[in-house]
Amino acid sequence: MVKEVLIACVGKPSAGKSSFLNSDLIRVFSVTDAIAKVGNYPFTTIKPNQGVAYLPIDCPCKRFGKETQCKPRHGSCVDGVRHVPVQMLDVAGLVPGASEGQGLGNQFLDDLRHANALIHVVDVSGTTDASGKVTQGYDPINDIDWLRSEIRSWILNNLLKRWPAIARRHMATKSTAIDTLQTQFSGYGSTFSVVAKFMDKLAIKDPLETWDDAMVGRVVDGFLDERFPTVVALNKIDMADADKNITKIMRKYDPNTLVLTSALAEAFLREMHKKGYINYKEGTDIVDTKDDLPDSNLKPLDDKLRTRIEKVQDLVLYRYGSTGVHDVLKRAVEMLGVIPAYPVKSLANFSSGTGINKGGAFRDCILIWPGTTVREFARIVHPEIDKYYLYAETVGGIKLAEDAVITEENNIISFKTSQNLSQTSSENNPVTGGADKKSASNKK
Ligand SMILES: Nc1nc2c(ncn2[C@@H]2O[C@H](COP(=O)(O)OP(=O)(O)OP(=O)(O)O)[C@@H](O)[C@H]2O)c(=O)[nH]1
Repeated sequence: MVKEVLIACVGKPSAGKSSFLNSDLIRVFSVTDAIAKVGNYPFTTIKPNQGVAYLPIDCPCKRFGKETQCKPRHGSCVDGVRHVPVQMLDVAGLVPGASEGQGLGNQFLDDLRHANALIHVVDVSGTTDASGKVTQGYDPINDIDWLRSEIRSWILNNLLKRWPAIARRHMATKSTAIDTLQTQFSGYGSTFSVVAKFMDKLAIKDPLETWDDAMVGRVVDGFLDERFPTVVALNKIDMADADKNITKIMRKYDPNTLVLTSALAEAFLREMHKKGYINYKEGTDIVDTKDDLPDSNLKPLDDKLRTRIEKVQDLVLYRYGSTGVHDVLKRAVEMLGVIPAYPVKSLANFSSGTGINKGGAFRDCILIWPGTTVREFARIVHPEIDKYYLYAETVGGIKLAEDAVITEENNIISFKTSQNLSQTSSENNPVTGGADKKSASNKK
C-alpha cells in the first residue's frame, strides 16, 4: 500500500490546539493559505481540514559543506536545518462521549483513521475542565486517558457487536488469527504488518474462536499501541500548577511520549522576532534583545515588552530549555521510524542534473517508511527509474543491493538506468526535473 505520512492533531476545546497549529513554527496553513503564502509542499490530495507542517531535520548539505548550494524543491533549508513538508490533519470535535456520537463524534473518529500518528494537545495547567470550560484544579491525566478510551470504545464496541459472526467465519474459512483481525482492522487504516507486529508482542496462545470479551479488549489495546502512536503535548507549561501536574504525569506515562510546550510563548516570541524586537532561535532558549546587542538593528524595548519577554524566559525558556513546540512534530515522526531519503543524480555534487534549480544540491527529500528497500525507493521516486533500473549507488560510489534496506547511513542515492531519463521530460521525476506537485509518497 502506498501511503504518505499524515499526523493528526487532537485536543479538547481550549487545550491550545489552534494556538499550537497556528504557531508560525509548525506552519500549518489551510490549503488556500499554503498556496498563497508558501506554495511549497508536494501534496496533491489535501482536504479542507488538512494543512502542512514543516519537520525540522539536519540536512546532509551541512555534512558535505553544500549549505549555499542546497536548493530544496519543497520546504526550505537554512544553515543545514531543513524543513520538510508533512501533512497535518486538524481533528476537531473531541468532547466526552465522542465514541457515542457526542460533539462531532463519528466524524472525529473517522478522521483519525487516516492518521499515522497522533499529537494530543493537553492543557497541563488544569484550568479547563473536560469540556474546555474554565475551572481550577482539574486533573489533566483524565484528558490523556480519555482520548485513548474514546478510540478504544469506538473500535471495541464495533468489534464486539459482530464478534460471534467473526468467530464463526474464522472457523469456517480456517483463517489465521492475523488474517481475520486484519479484515476487521483494515477499516481503521491497519495493514497486515501492523497486525502481525502486535499479535507477535501479545503472544496469545488460545485460538481466536475461544476469546472472551476481555481477550478481544486486549487485542484492541495491542492494535491501538501499534496503529496510533501518540505524542502528548503538555501545553500551557507557563501557568501556575503546571509543575505539579507535569511531575505526576511524568511518573505515570512513558516520558518519550511526552513533550512540554507553551504554544502561547512560542507565538509571542515569533511575533517579537518578526517585528524586529528580538532575535529568537527556534527550538532553543536563545533570545537576544537590543540590551544584549546594542549595535544591532533590533528595535529598543519599552518596559512592558521587556517585562513580558523576561517572564517568558523565566517561566518557560530557562526552566524547560525551549517552548517545546519545535520538538512535537519531530517526536511524532521519530515514533513512526520514518527516515528522510535523498535521490540525487550526481554523487559528486548531489545535484539532480542540469537546468533551473536542478543544479542545486539535495533538491528532493522523501520521507520513507522503515524497511523500505533500495528498489522500492526507486519505484517511489519514479516508475521510469524502476522500469529502466540498472543499479544504485550511495556516497563514496558504494553500490547498494536492490533489497538493501535504506537507513540514515545510505539514504543519499543515485540510480543508474539503462535509458537516459533526462530525455524523458516527466514532470514527476525528482531526479530528472520538473516543477511538479509530486507527493512524498511511499509504502507502508
Ligand atoms: N498560558 C497559556 N495559554 C495558552 C497556551 N496555549 C494556548 N493558550 C490559551 O488558551 C486559550 C485556548 O487556546 P486555543 O488555541 O484557542 O485552544 P483550542 O484547543 O484551539 O480551542 P478550541 O478552538 O475551542 O478547540 C487561548 O486563550 C490561548 O491564548 C499556552 O501555552 N499558555
